[in-house]
Amino acid sequence: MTVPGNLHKTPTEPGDSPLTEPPENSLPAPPAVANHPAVQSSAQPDPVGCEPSSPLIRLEDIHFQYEGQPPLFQGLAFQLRAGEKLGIIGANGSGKTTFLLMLMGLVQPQRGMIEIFGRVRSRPGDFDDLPGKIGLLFQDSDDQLFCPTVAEDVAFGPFNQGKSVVEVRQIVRRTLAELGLEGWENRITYRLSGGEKRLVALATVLAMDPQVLLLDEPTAGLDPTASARVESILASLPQAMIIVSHDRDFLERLCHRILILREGIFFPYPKQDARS
Ligand SMILES: Nc1ncnc2c1ncn2[C@@H]1O[C@H](COP(=O)(O)OP(=O)(O)OP(=O)(O)O)[C@@H](O)[C@H]1O
Repeated sequence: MTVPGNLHKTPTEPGDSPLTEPPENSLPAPPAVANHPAVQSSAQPDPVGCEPSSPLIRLEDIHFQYEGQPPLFQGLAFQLRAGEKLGIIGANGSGKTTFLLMLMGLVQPQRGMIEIFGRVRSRPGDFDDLPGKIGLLFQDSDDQLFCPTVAEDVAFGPFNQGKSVVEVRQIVRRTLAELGLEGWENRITYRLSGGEKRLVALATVLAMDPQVLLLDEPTAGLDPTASARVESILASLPQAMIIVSHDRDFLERLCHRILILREGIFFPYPKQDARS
């Protein structure tokens, strides 16, 4: 799908940034905050701010259609609880990506209620505090990666959360190592293969340690080894997450609950039926 706004950045030439040749014990100062929904946050993550028993995310009676297009969501309702791993499946074009973008405030419903962390969000500005607290892995890695090197891309979010250079350096190393990308700091982002970009894009999200993860096809394009590694990392994370995928086996293993998006609303998808 087309992501609203110009999220595609022209990479600067490698070597423009000191991160491509990092000094032994430091990272460079953070780049200016970009207008990028996955990273634009200057605040430390705050407490979730709602009762533990309350849903982290709640949507009611959502109606949405793109201009000139038929209705996409028609009375959609949804809840995500703390610690819940929730899978979403659905046919191509059923609105899965649009749903995730709506949770980030990147598309606005024409009607309905969106409550996130106990607060109703009804205007675009109401979502400004979410990046950093909610980490979105875009369906297209090129929407996520815009720095010359891997280290800069992974460092960007933590820097904008106010982390120190030393902390960021540790986060970058640790996150890359978790994903099997040790020593990738100086790799040139735009020269990576599709699967490699997928892993680095995931690293940029995990590095922010968000309270909720929204993952749009996290294993798309990954080989079995990388896919298994991503699955095991996600399984080990305590955060609530919404995972969109066409890989039902993957969702069945990982998720507490699976929903199918069909004709504009969610239906429960019994795990035992997921193979049919
Ligand atoms: N910016 C846009 N303007 C108009 N129509 C759009 C826009 N973005 C998406 N669409 C349309 O909205 C519908 C839902 O798209 P979306 O990407 O949310 O589906 P999806 O379920 O994620 O699909 P897939 O499984 O193929 O990734 C599609 O018909 C798509 O063509």
